[in-house]
Amino acid sequence: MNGLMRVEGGNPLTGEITVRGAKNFVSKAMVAALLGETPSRLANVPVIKDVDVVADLLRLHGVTVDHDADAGVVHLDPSDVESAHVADIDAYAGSSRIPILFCGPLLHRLGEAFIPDLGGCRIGDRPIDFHLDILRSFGAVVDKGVQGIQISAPRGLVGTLIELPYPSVGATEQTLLTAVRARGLTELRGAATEPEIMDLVAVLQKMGAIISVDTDRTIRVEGVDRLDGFRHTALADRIEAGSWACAALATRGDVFVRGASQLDMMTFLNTYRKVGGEFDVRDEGIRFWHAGGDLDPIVLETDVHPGFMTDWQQPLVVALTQATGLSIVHETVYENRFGFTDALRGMGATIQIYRECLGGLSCRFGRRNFFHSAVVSGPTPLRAAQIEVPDLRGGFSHLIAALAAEGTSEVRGISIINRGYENFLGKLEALSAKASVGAGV
Ligand SMILES: CC(=O)N[C@H]1[C@@H](OP(=O)(O)OP(=O)(O)OC[C@H]2O[C@@H](n3ccc(=O)[nH]c3=O)[C@H](O)[C@@H]2O)O[C@H](CO)[C@@H](O)[C@@H]1O
Ligand SMILES: C=C(OP(=O)(O)O)C(=O)O
Repeated sequence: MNGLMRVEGGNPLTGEITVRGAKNFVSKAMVAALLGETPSRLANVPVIKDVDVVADLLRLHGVTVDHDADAGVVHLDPSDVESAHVADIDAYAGSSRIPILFCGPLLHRLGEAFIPDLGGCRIGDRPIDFHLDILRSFGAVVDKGVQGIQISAPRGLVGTLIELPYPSVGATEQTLLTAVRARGLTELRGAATEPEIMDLVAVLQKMGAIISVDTDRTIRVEGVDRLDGFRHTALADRIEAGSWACAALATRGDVFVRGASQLDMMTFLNTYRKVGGEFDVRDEGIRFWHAGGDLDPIVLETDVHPGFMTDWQQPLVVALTQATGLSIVHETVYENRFGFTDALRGMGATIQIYRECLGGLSCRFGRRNFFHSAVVSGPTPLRAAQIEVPDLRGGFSHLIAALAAEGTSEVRGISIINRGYENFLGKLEALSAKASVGAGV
């Protein structure tokens, strides 16, 4: 089911919604449970497609996974981890990026792992060269087949020195999940330090790992012989929280995001304030609203943490179409994350995309054939359109645009949004959005 949604726009989103645990942490913590000798319990787990995919993959490997969706609690018992049939794993090809992170834990438990073709958003080439180099560096043998990649560790895994060419989130997590049970010391230079990674470090420490994080992006791991299960509550999804905040701004609304956490969103909050969005941080969450009057344009560059997250970029661009003047957005994390602007242009937005690095320092994509900078000129009234959702954040951004536009839009392929936005239909309803779901192509 791809899903079709009719959205009658032009009404401010108002009310309260709740965000639960971060998509980009919960799935990794579930993989970490594979490393434990005893069961784990993870709380604040959202009902999203990526959690279901990881739960299914764990089950294929003999892990007992009980997910109480209402309570948001997952129990994972890895007592009987076993090799899964390649064909069964391959059925999940294209559904998520998480299978690559099963390698370290499976190599420790079983001596072998199989990676199907990865899924995730098509926002760039998204190679896995760092991951494979890391696994080789620990002593794994990587065989690329027609169906997928087979990995083995005939002599076990040994701690190593790794220097990342770019602070990749996934490659940092790959290193952590492999190093904790490798023999000896691992030093990772150029690590990513996103809050979701720090929460994974916290989980691994609870399991018995010894991990230190230095100020210069160096992470050191002392391998241990045994890890136990963990009990942990996932950090909130700062991408979902930021997305609803942008929806409030673009629709001139007022949304209280219960569960949103200031500490993980400081960079976003600074930007939100510069654009003219108002927010009020409370113990239980953050209220975001449009204060009336004009929004201000900005010059923005996405970056690794503590920079402005690439995953916030797409929803924010929709709000920037309503700011008065020229905004410049330089995407430095993914080379191809402005495809979603085609549909916005079709709705009346004035957005030009460029190959050059605009507005800041040159990045890895400069002087290459990647349209990775955007100039947004506003304010432009948005008009309803028929839209096909391209990817997770792009899809949510199209929904925001449809909510802000005059008239009734048809948004197709909305089921992709379930990958990272829990019960977004129910939340739209709670915010008095005029949206309904119909049969789609
Ligand atoms: C499931 C998950 O957590 N997804 C997040 C994770 O993705 P993911 O972990 O896939 O993103 P990375 O941080 O690894 O990617 C960053 C950059 O490094 C490049 N790269 C990465 C690995 C590699 O082997 N070779 C290589 O060249 C990528 O193409 C990209 O240009 O971090 C991204 C950056 O914050 C977020 O947008 C995603 O939402
Ligand atoms: C790019 C994203 O996710 P993934 O890495 O799962 O494709 C995202 O969450 O915006």
